Amino acid sequence: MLRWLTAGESHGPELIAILEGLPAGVPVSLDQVREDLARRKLGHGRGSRMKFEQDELHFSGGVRHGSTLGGPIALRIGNTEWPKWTEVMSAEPVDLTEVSRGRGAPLTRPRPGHADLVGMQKYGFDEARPILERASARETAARVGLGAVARAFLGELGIRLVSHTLAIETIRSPEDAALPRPEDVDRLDADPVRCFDAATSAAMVERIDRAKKEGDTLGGVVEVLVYGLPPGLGSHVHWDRRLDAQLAAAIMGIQAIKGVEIGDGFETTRRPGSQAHDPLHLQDGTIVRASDRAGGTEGGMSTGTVLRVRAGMKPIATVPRALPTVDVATGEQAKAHHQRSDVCAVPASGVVAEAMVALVLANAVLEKFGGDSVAETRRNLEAYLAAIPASLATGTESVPYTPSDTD
Ligand SMILES: Cc1cc2nc3c(=O)[nH]c(=O)nc-3n(C[C@H](O)[C@H](O)[C@H](O)COP(=O)(O)O)c2cc1C
Ligand SMILES: C=C(O[C@@H]1CC(C(=O)O)=C[C@@H](OP(=O)(O)O)[C@H]1O)C(=O)O
Repeated sequence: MLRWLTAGESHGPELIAILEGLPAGVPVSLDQVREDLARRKLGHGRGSRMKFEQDELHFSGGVRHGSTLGGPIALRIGNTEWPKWTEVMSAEPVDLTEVSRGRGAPLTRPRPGHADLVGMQKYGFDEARPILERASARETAARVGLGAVARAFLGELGIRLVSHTLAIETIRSPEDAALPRPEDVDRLDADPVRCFDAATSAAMVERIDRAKKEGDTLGGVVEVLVYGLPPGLGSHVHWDRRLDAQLAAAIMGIQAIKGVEIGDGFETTRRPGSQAHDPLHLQDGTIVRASDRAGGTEGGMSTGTVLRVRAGMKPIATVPRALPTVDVATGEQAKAHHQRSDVCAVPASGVVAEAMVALVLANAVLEKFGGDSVAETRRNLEAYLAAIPASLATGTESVPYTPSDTD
């Protein structure tokens, strides 16, 4: 079983992330992880913090000479902005009158839509700083770091991921647009909103610029695609062993994600059964699916075709044209606190979703195939695939079906 944990605050000295249970022999480099951390900062609409803050990356354990050792992998992501926050975020007690000016001023005007108010109620604080520090999506840098390692493991087994932006607010890629493949990652990363359709991308950029001008924020939808999965990850036998359930939980665990779809998701509910599923037919003696509506899972198990998971992100809660709130220090009506924020972080959330999907899939692979070394996992995977009888073997890509007169 793969386990992972993160720690650290948004304006603290560093984030710490641990991944336990990954086999030995996975090639991992700092550059690979750095690349994914840089991709997480991408996207038109990100705030100023993404430009001046740098991630300082170190492996503190589990990796030697560019390869995993089989022990817990520990990542440290230092925050170059820390010197500005040493007093406000000091682990040692400090003179409160000294810090309660400027950056350290008590945040008593909670932002609707953020964790501020309910966090203060639950944890017993009279201002929002101790809550927002951990609620902040800065923490997703740690998850993306671990996701890069999980992705390296999956890559050794021929499993490859790619994510892209499907929608920003109401601006949406055409439904019949081609799906990106893993080799399209550089093209996607070069796009200002990580959208695969150039005309939609331009409209998205325009919409974000307008929102910024109007002091508003935007949400949207991202999609993660996974190529090369074997059939049979996850299980139908128990709710928490279903792969779709595990993916949904992991994606919903990302800050501001409010909806998850597998395959055509809610659209499927608007179709009759005759047009909602992926019919099976034979192609050169192998069973293939005629379409990809299900998005690569049936019965809570991967089908061996492309996995397609979508995440819907709400608009950023720190709206520059601040929302009405109550100042909990004075009991008076007020405007929510706002210093700076992202206008739109949808492109970045695609990279985070990719990391979460990679972690869930790495766990599912290890659950099914085990292995203390990646070579052992690969042997077990290959033996499993070889043991599937020819009469049950399925193709990895869908092939449209043309019914004949005898159907
Ligand atoms: C990549 C990313 C960047 C985010 N940036 C901001 C931001 O700049 N300002 C903000 O208020 N919320 C931002 N959020 C969303 C908040 O973290 C989130 O709304 C908050 O933690 C409350 O959780 P909830 O939205 O799931 O209820 C971001 C989320 C992600 C995934
Ligand atoms: C720091 C990151 O995102 C932050 C996530 C975030 C939030 O409330 O979630 C609020 C913003 O931070 P601040 O309030 O300090 O401007 C974002 O910049 C990051 O993604 O690395």
